[in-house]
Amino acid sequence: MFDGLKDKLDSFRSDVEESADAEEADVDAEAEVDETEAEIDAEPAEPTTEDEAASDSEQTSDDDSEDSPSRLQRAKAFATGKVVLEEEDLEEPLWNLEMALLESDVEMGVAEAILDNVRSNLVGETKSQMASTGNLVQDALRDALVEVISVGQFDFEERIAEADKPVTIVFTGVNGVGKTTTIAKMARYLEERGYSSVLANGDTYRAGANEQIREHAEALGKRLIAHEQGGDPAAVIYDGVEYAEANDIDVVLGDTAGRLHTSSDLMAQLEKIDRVVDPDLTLFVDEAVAGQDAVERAQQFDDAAEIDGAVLTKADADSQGGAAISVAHVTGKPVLFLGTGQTYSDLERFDPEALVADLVD
Ligand SMILES: Nc1nc2c(ncn2[C@@H]2O[C@H](COP(=O)(O)OP(=O)(O)OP(=O)(O)O)[C@@H](O)[C@H]2O)c(=O)[nH]1
Repeated sequence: MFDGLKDKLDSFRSDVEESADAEEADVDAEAEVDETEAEIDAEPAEPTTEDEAASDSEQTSDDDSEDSPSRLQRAKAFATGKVVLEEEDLEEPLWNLEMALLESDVEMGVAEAILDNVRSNLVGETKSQMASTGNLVQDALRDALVEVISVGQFDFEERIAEADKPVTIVFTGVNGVGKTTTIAKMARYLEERGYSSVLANGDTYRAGANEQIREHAEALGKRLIAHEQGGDPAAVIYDGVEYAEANDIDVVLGDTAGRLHTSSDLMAQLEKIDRVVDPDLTLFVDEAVAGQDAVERAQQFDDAAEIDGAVLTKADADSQGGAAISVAHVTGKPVLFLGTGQTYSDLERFDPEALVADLVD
């Protein structure tokens, strides 16, 4: 998972290391020159009045160009065995990092936010000559990524535990991204945590949708509420809620039709579900492998029927990680789960810190 991105982040670390090593060598060389100059200055010689005037003016111009605050800061740091990372040392590595993030399908604004974070975490950072630049870069990258990825995170299990039962969760998103499979996985996930669930097929549009979800329901031993094709999706999910209330079921998992998000019909349906059922949670499902398309759709679905979070499927087949990195920052809503395979147990809680540790450590 996200191996391509991991490699690219690794390259950034070695880029900065190289750049910092070159800088260290420069500072070393400058220090030697300074020492030599000091020795020459110390040699006794009676200057003429003209020489004094000339050397005074040289001194002044040296002060202007060389003793700028950053130069002084670096010289001071060097004297204490430290080196300061400067913006110019990072310019090229940061440019490479930006390209790497964009190639990994990270959304442009998100890539910029990551760069800004990394830059402000690293510039002016003093590193002991003994400490590795790689560790500094690792820390800076880790903080920058976590800040971007963990936007809006909340404790999903706590939310389920605290909500009045039955809890209604509606799943939105386009066709074929793994929405129905995700609902089945969620039924299993909840069961493992002690919650019973009923499935409600609000996808009354697509022929074969009932059969598809019924197979999952039977395999999992769950009740399915379904109407005829062409029926009212809000009515199906409403029936699901009534069934849950009557049978003491904890969670209603409602599927919806996944026609194109541009269809005003679909949006009207989602609005009606919102009005009639008032779901506790609306989760947007898309494929991690869809990269920026998934990010764009998340935004569009959120605009049409506000989502509370996202599930990214097929993360097991995604080496780029662009959607996983970008969705939360762009929509302000957290990625809550990753689909990591085709079996019912392949649903993992999205854990920003663990994911980032996996990427940069
Ligand atoms: N590798 C992998 N495959 C997945 C994952 N989630 C779903 N799939 C597969 O993706 C395909 C589509 O999944 P569905 O659940 O049928 O997709 P859907 O969004 O419900 O599609 P519609 O029912 O047409 O809306 C199936 O073959 C699933 O097994 C995942 O996390 N990893």
